[in-house]
Amino acid sequence: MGVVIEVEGLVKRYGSVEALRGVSFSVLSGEVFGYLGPNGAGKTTTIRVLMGFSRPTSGSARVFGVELYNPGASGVRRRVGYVPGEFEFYGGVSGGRMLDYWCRLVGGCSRGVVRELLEAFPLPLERAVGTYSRGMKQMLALVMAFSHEPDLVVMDEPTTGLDPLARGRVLDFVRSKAREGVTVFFSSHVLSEVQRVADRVGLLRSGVLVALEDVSSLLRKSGKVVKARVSKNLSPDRLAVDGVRVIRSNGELELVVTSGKALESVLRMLLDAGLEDLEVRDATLEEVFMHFYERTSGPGGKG
Ligand SMILES: Nc1ncnc2c1ncn2[C@@H]1O[C@H](COP(=O)(O)OP(=O)(O)OP(=O)(O)O)[C@@H](O)[C@H]1O
Repeated sequence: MGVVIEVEGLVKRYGSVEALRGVSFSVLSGEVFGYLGPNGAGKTTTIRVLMGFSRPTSGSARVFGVELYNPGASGVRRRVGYVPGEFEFYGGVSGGRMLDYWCRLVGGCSRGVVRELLEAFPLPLERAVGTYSRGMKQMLALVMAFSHEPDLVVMDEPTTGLDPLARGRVLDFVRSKAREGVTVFFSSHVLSEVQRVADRVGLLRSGVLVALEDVSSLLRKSGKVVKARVSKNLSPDRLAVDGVRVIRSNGELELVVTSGKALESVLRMLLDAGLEDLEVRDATLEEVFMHFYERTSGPGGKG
């Protein structure tokens, strides 16, 4: 599989703010890559550098082997679709004209592809974009990003402002495009969506990548969540053996258990303490995320 995105030792400073502090990762052809992190972690900064809107302080971010801020990169730029986190359209222009204008700008779109996109994301194309709701504008941005059949689509929080039905359609669409070989890089705060659609995730904290992993192996390594109710008193100190993290111990017990041996001793302790109710399940990406960030102090804070 070819490398589509290659980020190496990326540093970006804004005055005294170090938004990215040496980030490195790569994304392979056909992958769906979820880029996660709390507010201010540096996700948008990474995306802006990737798209060539902002130059790195040091390090590099290459897309199909080139840095997009280079004037000579326009050929590669045409292979990339982009959904920004914040956008403004010319309000007086209809959605249809906007789409036509866009297609001319990127050197043409296939009618069939645009039709398929508008079936997935129906829009009142005859209406002025200024009258569109937040979600409709988001859908127009998505249609535009995919309309010229790019090989890579970069999206900054693409489901913001969409209702659950539209979100589901976006996720299904992303997966279907990935099956066709399109590479997708997207940032998100909605972890259940990332879990559903991404092959791999990068977790960013204060400008540093703290995890880079297949979603399935990240979840496997993150262990089981055990919820239990016992009739006797069981102190959290006794439960906190190697491989066990006590999340909650008032009333219902909630633990994260990361080894088979630890699970065995936890179950034994629960049985001895008069087990009344038990649930054991895989950790969700949300729980993994909380574990990575729970000691983070405020937006972009250092954990
Ligand atoms: N143009 C700028 N000038 C100064 N500081 C900036 C600029 N852009 C971003 N920053 C700072 O860089 C850091 C990373 O911001 P960034 O927008 O990349 O975070 P993010 O992970 O996308 O956050 P969010 O989830 O809130 O969108 C923050 O401390 C932010 O204040």
